[in-house]
Amino acid sequence: MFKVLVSDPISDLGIQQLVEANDIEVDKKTGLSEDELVAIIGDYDALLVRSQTTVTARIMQAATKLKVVGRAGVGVDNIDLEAATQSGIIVINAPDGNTITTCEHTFAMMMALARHIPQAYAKTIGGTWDRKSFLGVELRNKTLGVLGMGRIGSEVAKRAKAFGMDILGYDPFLTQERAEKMGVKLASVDDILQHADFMTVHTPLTPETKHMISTPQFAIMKKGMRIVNCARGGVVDELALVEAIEAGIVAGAAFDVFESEPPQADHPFLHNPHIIVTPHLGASTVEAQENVAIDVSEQVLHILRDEPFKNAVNMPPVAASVMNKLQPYFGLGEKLGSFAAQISAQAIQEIRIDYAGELSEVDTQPLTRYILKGILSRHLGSEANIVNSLHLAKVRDLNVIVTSAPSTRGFTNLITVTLTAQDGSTQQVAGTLLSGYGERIVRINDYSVDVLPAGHQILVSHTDKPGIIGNVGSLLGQKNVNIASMQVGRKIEGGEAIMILTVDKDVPKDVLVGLVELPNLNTAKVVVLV
Ligand SMILES: NC(=O)C1=CN([C@@H]2O[C@H](COP(=O)(O)OP(=O)(O)OC[C@H]3O[C@@H](n4cnc5c(N)ncnc54)[C@H](O)[C@@H]3O)[C@@H](O)[C@H]2O)C=CC1
Ligand SMILES: O=C(O)C(=O)COP(=O)(O)O
Repeated sequence: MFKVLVSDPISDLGIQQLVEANDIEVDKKTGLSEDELVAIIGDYDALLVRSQTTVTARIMQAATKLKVVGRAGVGVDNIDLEAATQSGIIVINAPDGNTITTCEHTFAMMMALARHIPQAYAKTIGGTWDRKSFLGVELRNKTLGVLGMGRIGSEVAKRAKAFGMDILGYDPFLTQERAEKMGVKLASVDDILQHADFMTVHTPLTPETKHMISTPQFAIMKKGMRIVNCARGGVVDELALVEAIEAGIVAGAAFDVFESEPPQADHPFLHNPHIIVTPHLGASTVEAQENVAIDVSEQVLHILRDEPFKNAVNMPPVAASVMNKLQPYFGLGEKLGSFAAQISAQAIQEIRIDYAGELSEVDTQPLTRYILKGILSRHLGSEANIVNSLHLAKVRDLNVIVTSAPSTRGFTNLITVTLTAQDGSTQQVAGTLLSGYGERIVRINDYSVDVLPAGHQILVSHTDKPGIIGNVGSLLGQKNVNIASMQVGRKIEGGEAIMILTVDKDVPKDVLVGLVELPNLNTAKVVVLV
């Protein structure tokens, strides 16, 4: 049974699939402090949040069972991604579900700003019929500058065209071609500052975007500009904005987000007649809340059930077509890594992974994560997973080399894992996925083999002499260890050889000791592949 904690108000309809799942138990506890979360998070396999819960490194460290933090929305700036990656916790978001809703809120804010709706409303319900103080402006024929032309920014631009606005767009990823297709003029930030009548920001808050609109930008800004921020507090410098309004540079501003939320009672925005505000309502519609909760619940279910998932924030995105090709290799890759690590007696210094055949045609990074997980879990156990395996290898100064080549010594696909120890010794295991037959280990060091990578195995190195197979068989028989299959590989008659036995159960230590005491037997190692 998996336990899921929902710590922010998330749509009931959206999380219905979690509530109804037989293997899931959902607890809803909103408004918890960091200490309260630290105290209970150890019980949970998944945490679902919006923007109120700050998921700190302390919470991640206490979250010994946590596999996933699901953000029912876009922005993950309330989640310590670095700490999540270090703890091997997958962070996913629901990037598409609230795009239109937030775009519409941006428009609501822009129109309310142009027509002073909140101020006029307050005065009217206060009993004053004031038709003189609220002379507005039209959007038609005005220039709108859009900073950040991602999902929301693009939708805003589309709708602004219907209002007869000219649109200047800036985004580091916006190409001339895409801008033209959307009917947007590709612009620099300075172009927007100097020419726009309205400006709306739709970027995430990053070190680069923090205060990207501040005193120097206000200094060159077109006089009378109106600014909307439904993205993240801090993209526009709040104090500099208030100064720019006082200096007559900015005519008005509409903000849904704040540098610190909720803002203090004496926050200057709350007492300025030219600034209108909403309490981070951009994503708050019935439709968006259902969409994001459905999306995130679906992915959380996949992750808990060990099924393929999407929208991981702390892992690079992988195209579905690539994922479909790689998926069948994940189990094999992890087992090859695990096998190689289990036969390595020394501390590993270098990991080399060679992909060949059809695997050379795809981006294999996700598969590399599985192989590294297999290698690292020998010593780190369940601490290593596909989220943190690259990170764990890096912090342990392991040199990871990955190569790709089309040729495969006759296989359609081949994965070769080579571990080099500090003393320069190497252990190599190669495997393939045989169409119709499944996973096979086809090489162990210099020996060609054909072994199913599963269960309990004993890898023996010996000198190729008559009687050795009988001796090994007798000893295992005496110790009640049943042999399911056995293979022998040698390079030349009478030379070095290996034997790989699949047995039905755990191999007791004294069996290994007994094996290496047999004549002509050099080493015996146990490998367990689950
Ligand atoms: N007020 C609210 O309730 C909501 C706020 N948001 C916020 O809105 C923002 C945008 O969301 P989406 O459009 O879904 O994200 P997105 O990822 O689709 O778009 C963000 C765009 O910003 C661009 N960008 C990054 N750095 C930039 C820079 N220095 N200058 C210009 N552009 C830059 C990116 O290239 C990207 O295209 C996010 O911060 C998100 O958290 C989203 C939903 C609801
Ligand atoms: O999705 C986002 O980035 C948002 O800012 C929405 O936040 P919320 O889920 O409404 O707390």
